[in-house]
Amino acid sequence: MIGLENAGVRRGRWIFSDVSFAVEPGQTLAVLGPNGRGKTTLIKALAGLVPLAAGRRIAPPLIGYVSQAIGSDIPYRVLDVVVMGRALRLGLFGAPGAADYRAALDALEQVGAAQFAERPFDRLSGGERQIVLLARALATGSSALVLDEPASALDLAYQNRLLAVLRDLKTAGRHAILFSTHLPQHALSVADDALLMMDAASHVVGPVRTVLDETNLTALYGLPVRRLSLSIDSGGTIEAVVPMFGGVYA
Ligand SMILES: Nc1ncnc2c1ncn2[C@@H]1O[C@H](COP(=O)(O)OP(=O)(O)OP(=O)(O)O)[C@@H](O)[C@H]1O
Repeated sequence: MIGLENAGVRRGRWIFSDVSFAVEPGQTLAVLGPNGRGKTTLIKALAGLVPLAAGRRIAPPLIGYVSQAIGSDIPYRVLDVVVMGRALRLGLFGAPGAADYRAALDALEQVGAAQFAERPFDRLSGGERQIVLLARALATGSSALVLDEPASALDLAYQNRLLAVLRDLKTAGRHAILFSTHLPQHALSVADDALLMMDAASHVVGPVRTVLDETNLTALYGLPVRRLSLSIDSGGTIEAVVPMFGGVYA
């Protein structure tokens, strides 16, 4: 399980306070909020990289973490970047063995990026790097995945791949997953719950379909947002989140 209990982080001022949630294995929580609201800070606090000024963090010793930073000037082979996810299992002086490389390759296959295995990481595009770093997080074998805007550089096909990977992991039921996103559709597509960071002192957490309503989305982003449920000919419904840009819903 991963979570926070009455947690807060201060950086001169409170970035967030009194945040509580718990994500069990098999569950996914999406974190949403405008730029600068504290999503990365919260994720880093959950990953143990930023100290809490209040409350407590609940997390296993090893977390599969993908940061927002996807740049690298180091010409490592992609497979070696992914195998670095095994590092904490290997200890200080351990070298990766065949089983670790197998796990790294499996993770690359799982995210649809095995074709990059032999390429230098620094020559991949931003989106290709982002999907490789997801593979590195998976290769840790951790039961907790904490992903900071994992889709920010992905095209529609890779977004679909990412969401499919998250859905498969959820079905398998072994991972507690938390990801931040600026795309409410991604939250609706794969998350069970959502945490909306409204401002430093208030947040909303609950079932994704309940909390991502028009009132909350409009308050969160400070512009009108419609949430539409459209029936489609082939059966089922489409859940659409439609913001108003320049006076027009688009
Ligand atoms: N190391 C730091 N020292 C002081 N303030 C910081 C530091 N890192 C971030 N902040 C501030 O904390 C606030 C939250 O930043 P954070 O990166 O968590 O936001 P975010 O919601 O992830 O934003 P975005 O959607 O733009 O990535 C911002 O006001 C930012 O300027």
